[in-house]
Amino acid sequence: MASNSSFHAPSRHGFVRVAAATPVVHIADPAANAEEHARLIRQAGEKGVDLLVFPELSLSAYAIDDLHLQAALLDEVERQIARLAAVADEASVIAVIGAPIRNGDALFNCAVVLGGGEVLGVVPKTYLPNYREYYEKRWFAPAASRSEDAVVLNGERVDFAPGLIFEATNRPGFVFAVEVCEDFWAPLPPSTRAALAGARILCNLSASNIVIGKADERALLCASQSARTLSAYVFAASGWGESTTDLAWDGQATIHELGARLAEGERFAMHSHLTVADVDVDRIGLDRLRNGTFADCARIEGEAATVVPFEAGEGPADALIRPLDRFPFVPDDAARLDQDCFEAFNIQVQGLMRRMTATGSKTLVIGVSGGLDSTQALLVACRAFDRLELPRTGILAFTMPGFATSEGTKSNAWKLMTALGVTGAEIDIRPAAEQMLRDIGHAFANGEPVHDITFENVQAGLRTDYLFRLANQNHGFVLGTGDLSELALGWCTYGVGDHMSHYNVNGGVAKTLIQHLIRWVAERGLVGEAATPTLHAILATEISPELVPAGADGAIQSTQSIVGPYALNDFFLFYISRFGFKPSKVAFLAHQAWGDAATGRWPVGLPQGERVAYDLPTIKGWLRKFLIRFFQTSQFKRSAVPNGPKVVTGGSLSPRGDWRAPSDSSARVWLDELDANTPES
Ligand SMILES: Nc1ncnc2c1ncn2[C@@H]1O[C@H](COP(=O)(O)OP(=O)(O)OC[C@H]2O[C@@H]([n+]3cccc(C(=O)O)c3)[C@H](O)[C@@H]2O)[C@@H](O)[C@H]1O
Ligand SMILES: Nc1ncnc2c1ncn2[C@@H]1O[C@H](COP(=O)(O)OP(=O)(O)OP(=O)(O)O)[C@@H](O)[C@H]1O
Ligand SMILES: NC(=O)CC[C@H](N)C(=O)O
Repeated sequence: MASNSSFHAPSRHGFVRVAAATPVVHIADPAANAEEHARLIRQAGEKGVDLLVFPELSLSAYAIDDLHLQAALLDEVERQIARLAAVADEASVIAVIGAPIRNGDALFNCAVVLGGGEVLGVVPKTYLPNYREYYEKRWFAPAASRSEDAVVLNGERVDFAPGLIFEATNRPGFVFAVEVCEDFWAPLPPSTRAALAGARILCNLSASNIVIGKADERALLCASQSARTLSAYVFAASGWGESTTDLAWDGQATIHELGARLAEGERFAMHSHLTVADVDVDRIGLDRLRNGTFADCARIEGEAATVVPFEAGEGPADALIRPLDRFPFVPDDAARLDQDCFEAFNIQVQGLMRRMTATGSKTLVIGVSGGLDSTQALLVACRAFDRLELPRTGILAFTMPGFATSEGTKSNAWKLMTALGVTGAEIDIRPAAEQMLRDIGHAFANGEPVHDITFENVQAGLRTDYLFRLANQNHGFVLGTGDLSELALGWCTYGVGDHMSHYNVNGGVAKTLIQHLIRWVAERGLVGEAATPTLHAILATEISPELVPAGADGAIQSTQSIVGPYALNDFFLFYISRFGFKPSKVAFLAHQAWGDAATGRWPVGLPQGERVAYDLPTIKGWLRKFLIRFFQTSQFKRSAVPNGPKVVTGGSLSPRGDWRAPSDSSARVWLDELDANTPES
């Protein structure tokens, strides 16, 4: 079968749809259990599921003690396996079911992998729990005691070994392995080696009885195993119907990827159900590629594994099923956003405090425009001075109106400086700018309305010039304000301009996070209450460099109408710099996240007016511009940035940090990929 060819199909972009099944259990009744299995397999097929994982011993039930040794039961299990292989094939699903399987003179607790109408392989459990409430060694033999790596099932000889790797021949990266319950409680789970051998999705068939606190323990193991092995982890535990003779069962079902939970099923349910999520096997592959430790570990600890090829179905063609933040730097979960703001602000403050103590500085110099970035840098400075027990009067804040500075931003700058108790001053840069424009023979000096790049940069440059000389004069250093998003776009004036400072606390913070940080600091009164109304006024001001005067219609120079919405630019930046995704995949994800304003969650506090939608042509258009700016025209600015701390996981763009690139490269390969693989609508 060919891969799904539509741009809008998740499978086209490296997603594999996986599901954990929670069937109602029928004790020691394989035919009834197979009936539940068949229903869930068909349901999964209708939902476009590629890989479906059932609980441990799902065909027989788990807690049946000595009934595992009854020949009638074991024969029936084998017959039902053949039946379910046909059902899975019709549904175009790879189903992994749990079954007791005889091999030689021993019984094994196994995962049986069904695909293409046959048994693809059988994986026996490696670690059999035989402590506390578990007695598995009374019935089962561990994987290591098998006499050969094959078993005959319904007359067919199939692979029989722990650590089998199942690899789709037609869907790159769809590679999985399975282990059984206790296996991942071992210090070295078999799935660790399977991941090192190439498996990107790890499945656990479990019958883990529930006691207080155990659900958290299992979730912790799933999260940590997926984080440590750079993989996805699908966990399916037995639920309603298992024997409660001595134990109880909650049917926990979770899907994790790279440490994060993608989906969680209903626990203690009394009906059969599926927990579904789209796993990004492409992202897993790219993360392993960047993280050399994974490959190093595979070389040291890896073992040769048997690879079982299979042909997968076409995969999901409908909307993506996984959590997707519209703002990768601003979580839509309120508690997480709070935590992120706490960490970001403290990282910024800590960076600055260390530099102040290292240089013995008692003064800082900063240009305050009344815009977001300089406000955030000023808040960081206040907090750093408070924590170092230095008087805030040592913060020398200058507002420097130019040809396009509005009354609103200037007045906000003054209110802010006053409310924060820093030393405020004003320097009108216009006379010096006129002089410079005259000296270089610029038409503006003759009264012509020429507002070109030179006109803009003369102002940005003079402000920087003043700040640096004021720093010399006052024995302090210049605090930078430019943010991560501006660095990505090259939206700053190079060298003698806002690009340069002695230390920049904002260089690691994306613009979309800065507004939340300002709100967070204001709400907590971290720099005092007096500034709160002004902070809210600044948050409500449109983002503008204010370098070009407003037009005759009064329209101000709007940054986002020139470079594109920061919401989209930050989305592009995160996926391109953190994971190296192809532009067409970034466009697909942006469309999934931003295509419909009515669906999904928004970050707490985001103004109603910013809760908008973007269609695919708009996304593609701005992505094109982003690719040109990011890959072709702005790297030379990033190659020479001031010092400052890395803040977000999406990367710092410092050449000494997370992003190294040539300053003279071309964006062609990214533009071609975008155009070749992204439709206009
Ligand atoms: N690869 C490369 N290696 C070495 N030099 C390179 C280069 N590419 C261009 N250049 C040179 O660099 C110069 C262009 O860079 P640059 O002087 O920075 O100027 P440029 O990037 O053309 O303009 C600065 C832009 O940033 C905006 N801005 C400025 C200040 C603040 C804000 C804000 O809102 O935050 C926005 C402003 O509106 C303007 O659009 C040219 O002289 C060009 O020849
Ligand atoms: N009128 C001004 N007075 C003093 N400093 C200024 C002024 N305009 C710009 N600057 C300095 O140049 C930096 C870059 O200007 P820019 O307009 O990009 O930043 P901003 O206004 O702080 O934030 P944002 O870009 O989010 O609006 C400012 O952060 C500030 O340090
Ligand atoms: N079935 C099993 O392997 C259960 C053992 C597992 N350690 C548990 O606590 O649930």
